[in-house]
Amino acid sequence: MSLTPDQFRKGAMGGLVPSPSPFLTPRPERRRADSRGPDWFSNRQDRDKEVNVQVLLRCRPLSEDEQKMNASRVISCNELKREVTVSQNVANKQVDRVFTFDKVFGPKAQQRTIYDQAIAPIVNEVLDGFNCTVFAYGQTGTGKTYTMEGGMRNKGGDLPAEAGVIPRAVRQIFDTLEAQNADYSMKVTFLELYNEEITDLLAPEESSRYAEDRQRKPISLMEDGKGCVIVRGLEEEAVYSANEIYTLLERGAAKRRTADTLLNKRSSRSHSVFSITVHIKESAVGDEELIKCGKLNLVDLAGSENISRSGAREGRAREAGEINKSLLTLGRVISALVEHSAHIPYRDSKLTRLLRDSLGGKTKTCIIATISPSAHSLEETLSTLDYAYRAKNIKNRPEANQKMSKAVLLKDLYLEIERMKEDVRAARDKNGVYIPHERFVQEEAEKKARMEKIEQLENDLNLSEKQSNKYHELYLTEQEQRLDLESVLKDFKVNLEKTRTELLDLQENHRAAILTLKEKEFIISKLLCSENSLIERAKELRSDLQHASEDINSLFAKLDDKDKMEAENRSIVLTFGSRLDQRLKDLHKTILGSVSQQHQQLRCMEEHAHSFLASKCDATKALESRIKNMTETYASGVITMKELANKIQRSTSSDLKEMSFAFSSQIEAIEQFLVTAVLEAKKVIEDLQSSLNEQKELLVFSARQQEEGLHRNLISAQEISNATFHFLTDINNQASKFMTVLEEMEAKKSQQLTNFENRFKEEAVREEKQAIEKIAAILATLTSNRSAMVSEASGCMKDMDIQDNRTLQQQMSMMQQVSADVGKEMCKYIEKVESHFVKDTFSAAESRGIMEDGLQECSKIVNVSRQQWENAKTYINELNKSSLAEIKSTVRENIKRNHTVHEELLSTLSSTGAEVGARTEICI
Ligand SMILES: Nc1ncnc2c1ncn2[C@@H]1O[C@H](COP(=O)(O)OP(=O)(O)OP(=O)(O)O)[C@@H](O)[C@H]1O
Repeated sequence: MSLTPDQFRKGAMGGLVPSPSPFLTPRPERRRADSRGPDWFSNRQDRDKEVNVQVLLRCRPLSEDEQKMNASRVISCNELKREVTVSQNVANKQVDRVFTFDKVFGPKAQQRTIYDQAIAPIVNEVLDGFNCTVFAYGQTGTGKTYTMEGGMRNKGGDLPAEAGVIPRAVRQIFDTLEAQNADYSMKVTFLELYNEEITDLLAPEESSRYAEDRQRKPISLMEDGKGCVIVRGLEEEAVYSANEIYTLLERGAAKRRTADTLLNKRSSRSHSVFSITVHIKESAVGDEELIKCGKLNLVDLAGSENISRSGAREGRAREAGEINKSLLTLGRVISALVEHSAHIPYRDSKLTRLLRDSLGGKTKTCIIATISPSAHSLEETLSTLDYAYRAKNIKNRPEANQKMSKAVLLKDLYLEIERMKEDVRAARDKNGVYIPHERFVQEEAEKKARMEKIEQLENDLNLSEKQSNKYHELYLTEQEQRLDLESVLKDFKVNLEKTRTELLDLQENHRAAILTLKEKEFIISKLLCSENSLIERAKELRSDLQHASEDINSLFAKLDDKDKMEAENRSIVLTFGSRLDQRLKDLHKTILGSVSQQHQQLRCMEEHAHSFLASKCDATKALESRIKNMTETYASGVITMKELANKIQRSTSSDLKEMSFAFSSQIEAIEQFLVTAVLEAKKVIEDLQSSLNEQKELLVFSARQQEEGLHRNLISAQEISNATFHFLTDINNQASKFMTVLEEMEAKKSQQLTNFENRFKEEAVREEKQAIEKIAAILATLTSNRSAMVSEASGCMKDMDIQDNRTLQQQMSMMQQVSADVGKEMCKYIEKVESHFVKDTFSAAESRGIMEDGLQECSKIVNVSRQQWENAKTYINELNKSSLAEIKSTVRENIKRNHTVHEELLSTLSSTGAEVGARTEICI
């Protein structure tokens, strides 16, 4: 007998659990008792086989929006290597994370390729009597619905290129069964899980009665006590062709709750489970005909999403929260399965209850993880990849459903048909809810028994409730303990992780230590060489030190040069002093010369004045002698005249008396004039003498002053030369001190160097010995000691250098100070000399001015005296002229008078008259 689709009717129960019969859902225990087929042994064998959940990864192309936003790609897929690489930018560094999956499909992968490569084998397993689940997991908008559903069908009934897993699986099942010409039946269920509520997507909507029924009897999940979950109240739609399934799918898909989010214009807000159950009659083995049953669950999960990024608000946010909650539970279930936890939290959400058999159960499971290549979704992509990567480690133990014998199946069916027929008959006869008497009695008895059972059950229930309360409390305490234990476990895990990392560190350290040991061994081998090289280095250092000492010598040489320079400077100072002395001497000489010159000049002047005075005296004497001669002549003339007068006295006594009176008055006037002239001349000479004396005194005074100035200059020059001498001796002392310091330094340095060398050698020998005993430890100490020693020695040397530098600087600054002091003293001395010189020059100029004034005074006096002499001369001349004129007039008058007298006395006075005339002419 073959089973045709006509023999199926809609069932009242469905779910993801194996539901082997479309006619009567047989209780598993009943089946086990009655229908254990020949595959049982093989199933036992299957049970022991553990199969990992297969995980595929699909990366969709960049969406239009992402392309518009110029989103960069961070995902690259290597389908051959089955690798997905995520390129991240961490701290400006590109970090690549690589994930490996069972299969990887890049953005260019076609729906058909994915199906053929990954899903078709699973569908074949279903047709072999296995329960299989394919579910799509991923961030919202990454192509879960596209992968699972895609396009359903073309107008002609063909599958379009974008047809997803569900339509292709349906087509494959039908095509395979038809190709095998198999007897089969097929039924489908389509449910939606939204906010933890299950909705039947295939339930007809038009009937209000059904709607009410649905309201009255909400679809619930039930455990069958064997770990399987039954979805109670779910419509099982028998299908006979692929197109029928497509129609149902379209109807169901249209009912699914979708919404427009920022990430997907038609985002599925619920999880959907589409199940196909196939019963296939197997070719008879002996007399018995067997039916095998396979079930394919196709799950399209709602998108895991970042609520803020998807733009979910209020209701949508709650919705997203619920979605994420159920996905979180799914994640926890996966983690628990991977970690082989004792407790798997299936019961925490309806999604995990529904998928219970697919995760860690007897179902063959395939997860399709979908991701976006865009950098904007990087965080969610990484989470999906982690999630999927973990899911790879879930192990299922797929078991083929037990085949039912046709006889058992038929018996069940007949009984069911009979029951139904009776129902129909009773309904037709009594026009109400009537049932046959036997059945009524039977049912009453059953009812009574049931009531009793119910009572008993109620009692049991009460007891159980009490017990359950107890157990609940216990459970709660257990939970608490579990939580505590979990936290402890977490701590342990953390500790374990720490210990692991420490272990890793230790291993790393161990490895490093081995490496270092090797390195150290190598170093030891090298150490000898390095010691030699160190000795070489020491030698080099020594040579360096020698160089340094040479440098110091050159420094000394420089110091010698400096000394020489100082000596030169000293000699220069000395020559300068001597020159200064010379100059001062020259100055002194010049001043002395000028003084002597002045003296000479004065002497000349004196001589001139003397000679002038002498000549004047001579002239005066000559004048006096002339006057005397004249006087004598006059006296002789007077005598002659007296004689004449005596002779002519008688005749000219009155005239003669007048003449003698005039002459005597003239003589008196001349005498008086001469007396005054002599007095004046004497006065002038006295004045000249006094002025000359004054000049002399002045010259003596100025000479004395100049002498004093020069003496002072001499003393200060001596002081300066003394100071310079002291300064140079100071410098000499400083230099000798400095030389002794340098010698000491050199001695110290050489001492230190030898000490260091000795210590170094000793240390090297000692360490070499120790190094052989304790290589690793000593190496460390050796290195530190050496570095410390070297740093100490270098520090010492540096300190010494610093000290030396400081002393040098001090010496230099002292020398600079001394030279600055000397320079100041020199400046002072030069200022002093300059001031003295200026003073001397001023005093010399002053004395010269005084002398010039004196000389001018002298010349004035001489001029005055010359004037006086001129005056005297003119006065004498005038006097002479007047006296001559008077005398002439007197003479003429006398001649006139005497003419008469002459005539009278002509004869008498002819001889005397000639004489008087001659003498008068001589006098004139
Ligand atoms: N591989 C692909 N090739 C071409 N288009 C794709 C692909 N994957 C997804 N898409 C497109 O991306 C959009 C979103 O895809 P889909 O609705 O399947 O995402 P989803 O993961 O189901 O999202 P949600 O979780 O919000 O329901 C759709 O327009 C779909 O056509």
